[in-house]
Amino acid sequence: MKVTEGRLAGVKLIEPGVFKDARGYFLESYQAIRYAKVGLPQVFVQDNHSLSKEAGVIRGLHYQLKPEAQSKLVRVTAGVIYDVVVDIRQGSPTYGQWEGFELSADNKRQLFVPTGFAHGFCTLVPNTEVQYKVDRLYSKEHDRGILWNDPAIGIKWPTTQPILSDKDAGHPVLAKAEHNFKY
Ligand SMILES: Cc1cn([C@H]2C[C@H](O)[C@@H](COP(=O)(O)OP(=O)(O)O[C@H]3O[C@H](C)C(=O)[C@H](O)[C@H]3O)O2)c(=O)[nH]c1=O
Repeated sequence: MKVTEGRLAGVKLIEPGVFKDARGYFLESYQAIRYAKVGLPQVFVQDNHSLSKEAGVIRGLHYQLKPEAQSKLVRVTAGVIYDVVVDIRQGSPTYGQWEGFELSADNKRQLFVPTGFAHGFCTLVPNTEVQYKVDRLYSKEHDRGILWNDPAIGIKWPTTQPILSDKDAGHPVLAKAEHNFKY
């Protein structure tokens, strides 16, 4: 397993070991002891799975307020995404900064998104499936969003005309977003 630290403190890109043979491959997509040793001691309590039928779907930018703030372990099991995190930890030296990673079923990369980050992705091919573990249960009441194209963040998405949910089209910009992450 290879772990690369993100530019934004706490974000990790994980490349699991892959066992290939004539049949195909096998990998352990999560293993509590191994992942704790590389800085993921979280007890994940929920697995999520989304399918996006078209390329150019953007889901995000989402996070949950404390005390239901989630850390996430994201991977792609079909297709390709451009996966983005935004530092929203008040007082962080990289507050409001973003970082993007290409995750795909082929590269088998996983992204660890700590609490204190908004998360979103853009699909790059049709029928992309994203699966991710979270360490706090979904809480609609604590679910918050930031506008995907907030000019103050300036994310360079692969598309300027994404397919969005009505919810994602109406999020506030970071300056107005309600969050309470004390860095
Ligand atoms: C997140 C979530 C949603 N839902 C229900 C609520 C809605 O009725 C429906 C679709 O939810 P939403 O439009 O928020 O789904 P996404 O846009 O894929 O949201 C996700 O997108 C970005 C990439 C994230 O990082 C978040 O984990 C998550 O918010 O599923 C649940 O029942 N449980 C859940 O954990």
